[in-house]
Amino acid sequence: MGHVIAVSGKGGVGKTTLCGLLIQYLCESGKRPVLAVDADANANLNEVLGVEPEVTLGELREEIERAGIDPRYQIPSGMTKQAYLEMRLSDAIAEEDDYDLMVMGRTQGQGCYCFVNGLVQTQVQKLQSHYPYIVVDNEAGMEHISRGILPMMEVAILVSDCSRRGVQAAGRIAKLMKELNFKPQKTGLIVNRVPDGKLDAGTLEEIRNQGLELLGVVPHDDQVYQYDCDGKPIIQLPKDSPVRSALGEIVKKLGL
Ligand SMILES: Nc1ncnc2c1ncn2[C@@H]1O[C@H](COP(=O)(O)OP(=O)(O)OP(=O)(O)O)[C@@H](O)[C@H]1O
Repeated sequence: MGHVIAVSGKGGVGKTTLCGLLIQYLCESGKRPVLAVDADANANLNEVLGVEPEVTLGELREEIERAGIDPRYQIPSGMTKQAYLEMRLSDAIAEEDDYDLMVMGRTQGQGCYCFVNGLVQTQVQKLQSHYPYIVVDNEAGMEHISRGILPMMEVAILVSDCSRRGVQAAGRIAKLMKELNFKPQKTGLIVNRVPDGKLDAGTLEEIRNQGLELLGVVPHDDQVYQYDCDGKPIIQLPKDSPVRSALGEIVKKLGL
């Protein structure tokens, strides 16, 4: 059974960036194929990886909901909606050489995410035996946790920037996971975008206050930001980039 690694944290702290680099690290260490799961309704893991999925799970739901109402969406005659969904699910997985990508996406308007969130969970469960590693990029905040995201996760990586608020948000996620009886084998914090790679005393104190285990720090790197601004996939960063090296050290220590 593949190891499920889930990445969570406050908005904008670098979850997707680190997920992309984690997927790259695992593939380069021969742990392929990795299943990359973008479980953020506002998906952008595909940009970090430089892949365009044919269809997201959210779009599939729309197709099925609108079949028979909107002439653009047709289900082959004699096929149930469920059978059609099963058939189309493989189209929601973009296949690359070393990894595959599945994107949750969103439903139109203000629709609830329970259905697509449930689809992510059942798909991960179904596919777990096909991939040695499954890396899930979660949306910001806590809602995905209360929706019961991935009870099968083994490693919960919380990401924060140096701010106390970021660390507190990570601490709240860890507490909620405990309350909901999620029991990953490992839960720990990566502090990202750290100036010169050195944490200051205030951030360290907050990490202790929150009872979080510090897995490691990833430095702030202008090149990451520049790649983002230029629309270049982060996984094209040079091998000796400080961010790639720092993340690689953390993953090695985690024994993944
Ligand atoms: N180590 C780093 N050094 C410099 N910039 C970084 C670093 N990590 C991430 N960034 C930049 O920070 C911004 C936010 O990163 P990212 O999109 O990965 O965060 P996120 O937590 O996934 O965001 P969201 O909550 O919106 O999904 C991006 O512009 C990214 O390029």
